[in-house]
Amino acid sequence: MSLDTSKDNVIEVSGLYKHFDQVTAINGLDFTARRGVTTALLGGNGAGKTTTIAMLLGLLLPSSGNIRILGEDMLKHRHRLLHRMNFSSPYVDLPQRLTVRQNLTVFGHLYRLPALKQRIAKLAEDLNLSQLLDRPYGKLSAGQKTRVSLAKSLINEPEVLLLDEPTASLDPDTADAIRTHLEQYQQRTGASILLASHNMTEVERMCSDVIMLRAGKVVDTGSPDALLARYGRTSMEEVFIDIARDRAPQ
Ligand SMILES: Nc1ncnc2c1ncn2[C@@H]1O[C@H](COP(=O)(O)OP(=O)(O)OP(=O)(O)O)[C@@H](O)[C@H]1O
Repeated sequence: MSLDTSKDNVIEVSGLYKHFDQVTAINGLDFTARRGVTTALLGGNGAGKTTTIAMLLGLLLPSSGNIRILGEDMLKHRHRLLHRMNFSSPYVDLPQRLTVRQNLTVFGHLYRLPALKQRIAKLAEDLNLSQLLDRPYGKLSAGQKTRVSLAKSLINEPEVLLLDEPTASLDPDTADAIRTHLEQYQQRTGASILLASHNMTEVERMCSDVIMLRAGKVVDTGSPDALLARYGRTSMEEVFIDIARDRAPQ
């Protein structure tokens, strides 16, 4: 009898391709991400992380291949699934002239959330945004915008959270507070997180599984501990460099 693993996997990607004119950004991608844990999506610049996340959200259409999220076909049931998902990305800006509160209110209405005022107040408190709520989003610093983007990504209490470099522009103290908040959110809700990051300390701290991409394909996977053992290294930074440079495990 074969085991049915689909219930444990929150994201299932198979045979995925994305071509932009002459560029093949995603070149036959297959991976799964487990429910209730944080999975790192790693790779050097241009490896295909952002393109993958955009396809998982239905913001970009694949050239071919399949994406299943929470057991459903993303391409067929995008609208139903998007209510159960959210994302944060430095590449997607929010309306500049609206205040932080107005921005979060617009997103809250999109998800038809009840008790939105209280929800925004709680998120602002958790993410240290209370002082910024009535300032225009466009006038905030890069790190402040990142925190607003994270608040937006949590507003509907998503079951699946896609985070593209969530702490890239944050100072070490704020980044640590954000990681703690995400860990607590995951413990409270059982959410699954896919995290694209260049910060290997963050990966070691937060991720149970790692998917390593190069040129739009998976080149290695495993838990951080398994990868450290396989490559004979003491840090994920060293493992990352080995894989990115196509060095075989020692
Ligand atoms: N709209 C586009 N048109 C043409 N090529 C694109 C487009 N978007 C991405 N690409 C190309 O696809 C490849 C993957 O890019 P992607 O942004 O997904 O990489 P990434 O892993 O997120 O990189 P980084 O770590 O630099 O953010 C790159 O070669 C990039 O130049």
